[in-house]
Amino acid sequence: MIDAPSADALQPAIWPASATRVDGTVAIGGARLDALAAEHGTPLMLLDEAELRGRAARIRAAFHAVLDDPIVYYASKALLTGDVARWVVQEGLGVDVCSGGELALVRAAGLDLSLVGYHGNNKSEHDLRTAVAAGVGTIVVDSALELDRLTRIAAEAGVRQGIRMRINVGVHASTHEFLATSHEDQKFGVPIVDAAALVARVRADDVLELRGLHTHIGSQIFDGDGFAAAIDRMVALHASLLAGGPLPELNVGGGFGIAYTEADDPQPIEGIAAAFAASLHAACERAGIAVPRIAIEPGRWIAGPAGVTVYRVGTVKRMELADGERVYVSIDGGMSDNPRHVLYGARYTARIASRSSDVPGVRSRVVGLHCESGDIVVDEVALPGDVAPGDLLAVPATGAYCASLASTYNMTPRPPIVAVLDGASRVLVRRETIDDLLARDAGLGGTP
Ligand SMILES: Cc1ncc(COP(=O)(O)O)c(C=O)c1O
Ligand SMILES: N[C@@H](CCCC[NH3+])C(=O)O
Repeated sequence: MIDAPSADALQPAIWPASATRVDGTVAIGGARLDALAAEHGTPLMLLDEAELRGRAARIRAAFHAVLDDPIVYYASKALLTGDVARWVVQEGLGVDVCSGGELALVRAAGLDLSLVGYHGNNKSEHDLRTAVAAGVGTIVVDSALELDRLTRIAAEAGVRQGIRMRINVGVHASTHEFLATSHEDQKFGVPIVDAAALVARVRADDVLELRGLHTHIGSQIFDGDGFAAAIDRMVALHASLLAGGPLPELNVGGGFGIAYTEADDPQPIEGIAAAFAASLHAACERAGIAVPRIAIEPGRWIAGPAGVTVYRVGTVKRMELADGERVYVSIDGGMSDNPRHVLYGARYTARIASRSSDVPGVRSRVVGLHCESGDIVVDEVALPGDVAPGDLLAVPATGAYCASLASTYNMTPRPPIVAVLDGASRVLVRRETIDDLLARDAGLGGTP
């Protein structure tokens, strides 16, 4: 038996602010999860609209309070639907995309493309042409080869294309290996030692407009030292390049961590913004330069805590293991809607959502329906000992990098994304159907 007193509680640091129990049933955004599951089915990805909008506004305000007119891009790889893209823009943010598909979505959503930053270490010729022709505000150049490609494409199109140059600053962010993006031995950006020569190449002709440098050290970062080190190195590089021409902006990426379980204790974003500003001002003073306009690109911090995934429990197995009892709770989703444990060993928590229970917590593992023993959504959580088939189980903090990383493994259709606000629900993305999946298969009469 573990963690008995909290097996039923909704920890405020992990759940959306609106989360509460109504007659024992969890409600999000004023809507009860039993009613939502009856209406929309399970698994169900819920998005608390007020939470997502509130977090977009809060992180923007936090950085605006300590810096002069910073640009805040929402990193849409975390979660992207037409409505989500419009919400963040309505809250005063730009949007960063990192593929032709994400760009197509924000275009279809009718966004002002001057607010869009376009990333990617292998943008295709077609995608670059599309972005230039569509008027994407900034393209983040990731390699020397891409610089040549984009210069040619922009010249042919007669467009003075805004760019940032992504720099690999060589900072080892303190996070999972696959979430760190700026140590020397990885694929993103141009090595810091090559930056001066490439910037000189941009400045040698008038085709591209160099808005500034960019770096992103990684994701789900709690320790501010990595950000401070990156700011130091980027400011030094920025200062050294000012002699050759203007460099109005500096983009320092995203990566701000959120709480997934009680073990996570992120600093309030206002404190992070203040530390950022302090590092920046100190670095600029040392370099003897004016503070450039800063851009940031948070994704997870905005979308993560706004999402809650609701599953139905199908099977429960109680096992006596050498180190005690473990209950395997099988749900009707799994690594196809949330592969983060499989990919990064990510930890989550879960609660019975359809009723409350004062039965003491037992060591439980929430597993999916897929044909993989690693198909774990929640590795370890204390669920009430009476957890049973038919219960609804809710997993919080699934707004970021779950729907966007979802797959159809084992021919499993992907869940819908449903927004909740003021007690009402609205489908943002409908549930995928088996027919959707079969329709692609030419051998079954699908469209080849
Ligand atoms: C270039 C870039 N910007 C921003 C982000 C967003 O990161 P996060 O969701 O951790 O804020 C990422 C993802 O790690 C990224 O690769
Ligand atoms: N997909 C990762 C973070 C994104 C990394 C992108 N640079 C996660 O789920 O944590």
